[in-house]
Amino acid sequence: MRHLPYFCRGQVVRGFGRGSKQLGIPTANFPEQVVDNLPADISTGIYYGWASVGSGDVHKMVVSIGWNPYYKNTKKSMETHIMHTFKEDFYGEILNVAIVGYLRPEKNFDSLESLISAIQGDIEEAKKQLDLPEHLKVKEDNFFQVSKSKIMNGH
Ligand SMILES: Cc1cc2nc3c(=O)[nH]c(=O)nc-3n(C[C@H](O)[C@H](O)[C@H](O)COP(=O)(O)O)c2cc1C
Ligand SMILES: Nc1ncnc2c1ncn2[C@@H]1O[C@H](COP(=O)(O)OP(=O)(O)O)[C@@H](O)[C@H]1O
Ligand SMILES: [Mg+2]
Repeated sequence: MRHLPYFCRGQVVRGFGRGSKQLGIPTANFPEQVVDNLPADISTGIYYGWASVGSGDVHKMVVSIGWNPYYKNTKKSMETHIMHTFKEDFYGEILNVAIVGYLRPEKNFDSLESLISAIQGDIEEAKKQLDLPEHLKVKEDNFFQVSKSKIMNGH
């Protein structure tokens, strides 16, 4: 993966409302434009990395890029699950994402239960990988510092 780490930000939009929240795994979806601008050699699949909302703290995350074969989406999506409990939804806010590693290709599953347990496995693996020094350092990247600085138009 020549393009990793890959940094991007975008506004959080509504997804298909398939109730990933009810499954306990909400995913913050990016607009089509952000998905269309991904480099051609970032293949579809499941990745892990770091994310922050607006100027908030940086947390571990997993991200799914592709067509969600279980649901047979016709539009490519990029959805981030952040390993943090937020007090409220953050639709419309800016999500900052640094993708640092690849986990697996997207798959179809026989049941919703097997999709859920695959995602839970991804989350556990991501948490472990992100503790490696080479990945921890990306958390401190200037990309996240810039998003913390106040927007100014003073003298
Ligand atoms: C870590 C992770 C792995 C995922 N893996 C798959 C997968 O292998 N196949 C699949 O069809 N969907 C996969 N998904 C996507 C879920 O199907 C998707 O999050 C769910 O459809 C919710 O979509 P919504 O945001 O439009 O409500 C994955 C999502 C996450 C966060
Ligand atoms: N830990 C979290 N990770 C991602 N999104 C979260 C999290 N906690 C709350 N949310 C909120 O939940 C929304 C996603 O829920 P989801 O059920 O996937 O709906 P949608 O189909 O609209 O994407 C996000 O846009 C965000 O506002
Ligand atoms: Mg979602």
